[in-house]
Amino acid sequence: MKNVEKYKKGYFMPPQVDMSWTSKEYPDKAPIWCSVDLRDGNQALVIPMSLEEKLEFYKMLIRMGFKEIEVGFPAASETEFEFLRTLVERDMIPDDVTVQVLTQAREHIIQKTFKALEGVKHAIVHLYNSTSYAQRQQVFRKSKEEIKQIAVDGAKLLQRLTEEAGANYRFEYSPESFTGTEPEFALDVCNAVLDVWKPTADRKAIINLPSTVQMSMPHVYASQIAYMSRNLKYRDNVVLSLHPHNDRGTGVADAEMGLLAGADRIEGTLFGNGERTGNVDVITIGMNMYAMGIDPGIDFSYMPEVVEMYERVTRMHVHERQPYAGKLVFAAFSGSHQDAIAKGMQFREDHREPYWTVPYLLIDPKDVGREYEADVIRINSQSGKGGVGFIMEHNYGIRMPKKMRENFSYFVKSVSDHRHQELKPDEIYRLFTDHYLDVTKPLEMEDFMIKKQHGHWKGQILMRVGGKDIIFQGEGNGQLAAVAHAICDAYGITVSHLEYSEHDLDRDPSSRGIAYFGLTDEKGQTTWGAGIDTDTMTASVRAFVSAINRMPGMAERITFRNLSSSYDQIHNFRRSASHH
Ligand SMILES: CC(=O)SCCNC(=O)CCNC(=O)[C@H](O)C(C)(C)COP(=O)(O)OP(=O)(O)OC[C@H]1O[C@@H](n2cnc3c(N)ncnc32)[C@H](O)[C@@H]1OP(=O)(O)O
Ligand SMILES: CC(C)C(=O)C(=O)O
Repeated sequence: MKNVEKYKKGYFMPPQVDMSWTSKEYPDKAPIWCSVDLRDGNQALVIPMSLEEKLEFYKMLIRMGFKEIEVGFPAASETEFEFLRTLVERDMIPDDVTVQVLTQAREHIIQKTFKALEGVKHAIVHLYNSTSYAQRQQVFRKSKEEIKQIAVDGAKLLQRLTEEAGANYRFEYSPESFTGTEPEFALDVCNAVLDVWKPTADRKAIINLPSTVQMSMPHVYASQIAYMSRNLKYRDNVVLSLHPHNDRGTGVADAEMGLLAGADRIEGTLFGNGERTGNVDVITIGMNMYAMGIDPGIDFSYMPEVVEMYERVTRMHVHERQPYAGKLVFAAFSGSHQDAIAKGMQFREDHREPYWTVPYLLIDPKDVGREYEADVIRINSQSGKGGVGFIMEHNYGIRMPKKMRENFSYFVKSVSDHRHQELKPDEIYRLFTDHYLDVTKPLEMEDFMIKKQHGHWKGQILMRVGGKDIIFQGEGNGQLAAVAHAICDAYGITVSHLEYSEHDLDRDPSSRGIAYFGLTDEKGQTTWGAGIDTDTMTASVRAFVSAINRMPGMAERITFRNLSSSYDQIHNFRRSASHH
């Protein structure tokens, strides 16, 4: 990158660097949350939300459990002003919810903000002015003292108008562009504002330290927070708030480290919507806590609904990889991951594990309203038998023998590879039914009879082969062996190894069973087949016939042998079978 010399660090280390907070592993409780979706999020949208859209978003925030909500910048536009008035007129602010409004430190803007607040019981009036070196130099062209005076004058006006309104509003001050401000100066301005407000234990003030533009690594921001936390006046009566943005992509890390360094409150948005690269995503911070066993105090359990509402009213898109919320964040396509997840789920069930320890999944997808079947194991050409087996078992109750699962999964993979597509569960099931289940070509079984004679089993099967009815007969020391011999002897098939299993299809209300056969021929090649029926023996014979039909070279064997049965034989079989 040839222009690198254009850049230097734009942030300031605090005069005393305190990193003692790094010894803490995690905050032991959730912070106070404040959603700024309807203000910072909204001001960053290509088309800001309409009144109705903001109302819908607001209702969702209330439902999720946010108790502090920045509802807008009432002096900014008619819609912003009207929004707050609508909340008041429709009595939409629950008693335990505090609405927050943002205002510049300019008299007419503050006056208009207070007009919008008339009739609000619990409000936070949020005052800001930029304190950064760059903005003092280039935007305001004012000295530090003059900048401090803007904040102090604004703070006094808030105090006066609140008293005049007979209200009990709480106050918040943000030294905007804090991360580009010398920490000593930010401290000086904040303390001057606090001297105006003189916060008490029952009317605390909020000092909000925004990384308006993220400029440093997270530990530097956290050191700035630690410095402010230690040196702010009235600290016990100050709620120390963070408002991270995400320019460097580390908004969540800023917030988490800032909490370790002494902060009490987080301002952020759902999915990190906000100016430029966004505000910090409160869902990620909250769910990170949840995944460590700390209740975030916000309900994220119906995430798909939240995503749907958010995408509709903001016209933004939640990225597929968005932590905890994206469509693909629980999906495992690759074989080894699927195998471990399927085994982990089984282990969990078998051992009644109290804690969530399933490999590859930080949290249980069900906790955020996602489904294992649809969201976790997804099948494409990278998948393996664990994943295919999981889909077949969880969606259709089909528990193939291990080797058959392997055989089927290679088939499924190759279909996905050739089509260059993901295969959904119903397509996988169709591949199974079309290729492995009750295969009727070239041999189609019409009926069979098995009898025990002199301690030996005798089997007869009526087959339709190339338009002809043929009866096969065989003997064996078991019922299935008799059937197997009947077919194998007829066509000279040698089976060197035979694998069989069956189980009830427990998801099937008509209580059918499924049987599986694996037949290994003289060359060592194994072919699998399956059969379903309410009668176990019928299911097994069907499975056997399916496997036989799938053996390589069956069509040639049939042409070569060209067997037949007489009309009388067929007639007699049918008559006996109907009495059977
Ligand atoms: C980091 C943040 O997200 S801060 C919030 C930013 N959000 C918004 O700005 C959205 C809503 N804003 C608006 O709709 C408009 O800016 C309004 C209605 C509030 C004000 O509009 P305007 O009066 O046209 O002016 P504008 O916002 O451009 O302000 C520029 C003037 O205000 C001054 N100013 C800007 N911010 C502040 C502040 N926080 N406190 C005091 N003065 C300020 C500037 O120095 C400039 O002064 P100048 O006129 O002497 O040059
Ligand atoms: C008004 C302040 C808190 C802000 O939005 C920011 O600095 O990003």
